Amino acid sequence: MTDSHKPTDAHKPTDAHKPTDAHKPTEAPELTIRDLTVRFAGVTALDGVGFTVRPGTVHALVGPNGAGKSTCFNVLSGVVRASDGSVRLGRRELTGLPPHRIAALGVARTFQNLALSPRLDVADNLMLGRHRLTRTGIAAAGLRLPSARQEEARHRARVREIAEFVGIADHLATPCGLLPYGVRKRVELARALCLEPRVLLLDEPAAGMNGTERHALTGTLRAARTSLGLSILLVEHDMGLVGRIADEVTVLDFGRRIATGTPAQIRRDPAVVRAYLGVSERRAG
Ligand SMILES: Nc1ncnc2c1ncn2[C@@H]1O[C@H](COP(=O)(O)OP(=O)(O)OP(=O)(O)O)[C@@H](O)[C@H]1O
Repeated sequence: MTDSHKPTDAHKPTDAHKPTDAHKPTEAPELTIRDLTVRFAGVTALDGVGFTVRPGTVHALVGPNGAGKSTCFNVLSGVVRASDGSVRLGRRELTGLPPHRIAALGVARTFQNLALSPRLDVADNLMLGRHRLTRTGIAAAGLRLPSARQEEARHRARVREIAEFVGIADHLATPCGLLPYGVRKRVELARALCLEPRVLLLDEPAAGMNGTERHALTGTLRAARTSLGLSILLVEHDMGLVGRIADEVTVLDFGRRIATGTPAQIRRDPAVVRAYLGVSERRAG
């Protein structure tokens, strides 16, 4: 890691990210998953799964490989259709809505594999994240009308605030493809925040990061919850990080929910211990 990529004090969330009047946090609605079932040809990836992400909390979804975590995320973000069950944001039913409608309701997600445009610089990647908030039409933007210019300037200012919050402001002019993996993961997080979401779905946000980067990420996610008033649902294999940041944890195994509780309760839960032991026994055997 070069010095320019070391998380520095500048990467600590600063006052700059504090919500301005235009971005005051609103209480996130409850995200309620009930009896969710997803069948692919011959495979039941999710089997009657239910849990609730309470407003303003961090909820982790964990489980051995193939447990159904990504499938659950794909249903929540509209990429995969549920065979049965429901997902509600407050009173609003999300199942059956396409991804852009779900995003418009304030549910933003990041992907396990980065989904950034490598040739665009960080600022432009983040501007893409603000697309749904853009009011001026394409024609006005194309003609460079004053209203479009003012709106763009407002969005660019907010992009800078979010970049400072996530600790990537030094990289705004760099094409994403040239950045180290750990920084790109942060850009992806920033892009999701650019949607001004009320619920953030993070798919393995710490994957590929070193210890220092993970530590900095923990601080950023805590600050996102507190100062932006977000609910966060994250899939993460790093149980240390889950223990530090999650208020509640839901554990899946073979498509079923086997436990929900605080990180301390989950660590002692016999069904969870069995599920993880089963994995290490399968690996050893
Ligand atoms: N598009 C698909 N078609 C068929 N089977 C699928 C599809 N997507 C997932 N599956 C299967 O569904 C099950 C759950 O997979 P999923 O990727 O949701 O698990 P996961 O918990 O996210 O695993 P990992 O930790 O390895 O990412 C697996 O048996 C997987 O092979």
